[in-house]
Amino acid sequence: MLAVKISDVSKVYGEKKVVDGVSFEVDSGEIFALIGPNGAGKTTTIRMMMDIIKPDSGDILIMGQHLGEGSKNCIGYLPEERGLYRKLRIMDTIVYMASLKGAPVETAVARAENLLKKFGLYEHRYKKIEELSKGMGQLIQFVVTVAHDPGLIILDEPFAGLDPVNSRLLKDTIKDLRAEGKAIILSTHRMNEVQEMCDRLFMINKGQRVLYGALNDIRRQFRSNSVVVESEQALPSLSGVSGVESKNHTSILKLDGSTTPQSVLAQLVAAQVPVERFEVSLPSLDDIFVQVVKKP
Ligand SMILES: Nc1ncnc2c1ncn2[C@@H]1O[C@H](COP(=O)(O)OP(=O)(O)OP(=O)(O)O)[C@@H](O)[C@H]1O
Repeated sequence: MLAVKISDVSKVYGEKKVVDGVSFEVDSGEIFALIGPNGAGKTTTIRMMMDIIKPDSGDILIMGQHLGEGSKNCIGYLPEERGLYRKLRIMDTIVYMASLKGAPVETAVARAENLLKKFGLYEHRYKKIEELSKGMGQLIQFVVTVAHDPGLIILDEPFAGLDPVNSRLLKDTIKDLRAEGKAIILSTHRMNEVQEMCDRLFMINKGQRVLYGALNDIRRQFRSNSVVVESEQALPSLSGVSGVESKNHTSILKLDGSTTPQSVLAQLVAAQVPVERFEVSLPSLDDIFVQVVKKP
């Protein structure tokens, strides 16, 4: 099912079109990254999906519905600016927030208890939020975000401030939610996390779309003609290779325009070089991000 369908959406502040004719779709059962440099229009786009601000033009459908109370209840939103009532107890907060979203108390409690156990926070469930550390508070806010069982989950920098163990726990939980069929939108500046977790992405720059599609297709689209070779033995001179960068038994070979990775591999085999790794190298999303943003 299409969880989000955004068609030609624009938003103007003063003279500036901060979101400019943006269209994208997010499917149930996928992790979708919404990325872009500071001030690109990500938060504005999310706020329009949440019906917090109205677009000046264009159309937004959430779970097939136009924006309204119904669509809002289908969404779990973890904003970048966190904030829970510090004096309230954890379980009371979870139940109260889920009831605002129209969820049955038993469903919310059952889901929340499961997650609290996963995060090792179950024993703290009757504590006040103010008694928790910042990272623990953040995990609680994630539980609050998903306790009402939303079909669409929007997470803005969910890993900021988490230690590596909790980060891993949260990543696994997000992947479990994908397996349950939830649509997940992840907005983050950490490209390694996007690369690790996301199926597809949308990159916005100056309010406009600059990248949209499957992560692997985008990486292939930006691939330079080079291969990575790992070998204990020094590499012989190879025809069709215009440059070699070597470090710790690993070499990046830049190939001439017409040379294929297969022809390089064939030469290595013919020369009986013991190859431990041979890989057509793909650029990291971090490199692609910088390249796209720098483009004049
Ligand atoms: N309420 C507002 N009034 C006027 N301009 C705004 C308002 N909110 C956002 N903007 C402008 O809209 C542009 C996009 O902002 P937005 O917060 O959507 O960017 P972002 O991609 O989320 O950035 P960041 O990665 O820094 O969070 C920026 O130029 C910002 O100054």
